[in-house]
Amino acid sequence: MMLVEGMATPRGRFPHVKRAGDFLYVSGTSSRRPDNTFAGVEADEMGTTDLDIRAQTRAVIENIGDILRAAGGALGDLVQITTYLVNMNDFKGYNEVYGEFFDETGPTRTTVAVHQLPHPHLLIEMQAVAYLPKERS
Ligand SMILES: O=C(O)C/C=C/C(=O)C(=O)O
Repeated sequence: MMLVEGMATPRGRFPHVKRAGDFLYVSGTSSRRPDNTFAGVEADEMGTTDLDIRAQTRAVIENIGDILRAAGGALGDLVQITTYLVNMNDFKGYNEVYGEFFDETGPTRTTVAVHQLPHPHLLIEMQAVAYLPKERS
C-alpha cells in the first residue's frame, strides 16, 4: 500500500498504488494536480470552462507514470489500462494522445463511457495494472 508524496492526495481512504505479488495496481487517476487544480481545465472570469481532453489525457498518463516511478516502475511496465470517459465524443483526442505513449506492444486497454467522474471538470480517468516483480523495482 503506498501513498505517493508530491501527487494529488486521494479523495478517499485508498492508496495511489498497491502491490499484490508481482503486480502493481494503480488507483483511478485523473489530471488533478497536488494543489487540486486540474490540467486541461481553463475557466474565464465568467466561470465558463474550457475542458481539453488531450491535455487531460496527457496529464493522467504522466500522473500514472509518476506514481509507478515512486514504486520503482515505469509506464513500460503497464500490462492493463481501463479508461473512463464521460463522453465518447472525446475518444479521438484521447486516442491520439494515448498513441504517443503506447502501441500494440503496450498494455491491453478497455475504454468505456461513464455517467460522471468525481469532479465536474473531469473528462477522463484511468486505472492501471503494472507487472513489476519485486526484484526489478
Ligand atoms: O482523484 C481524482 O481526482 C479522481 C479519481 C477519483 C477516484 O477514482 C476515486 O475517488 O475513487
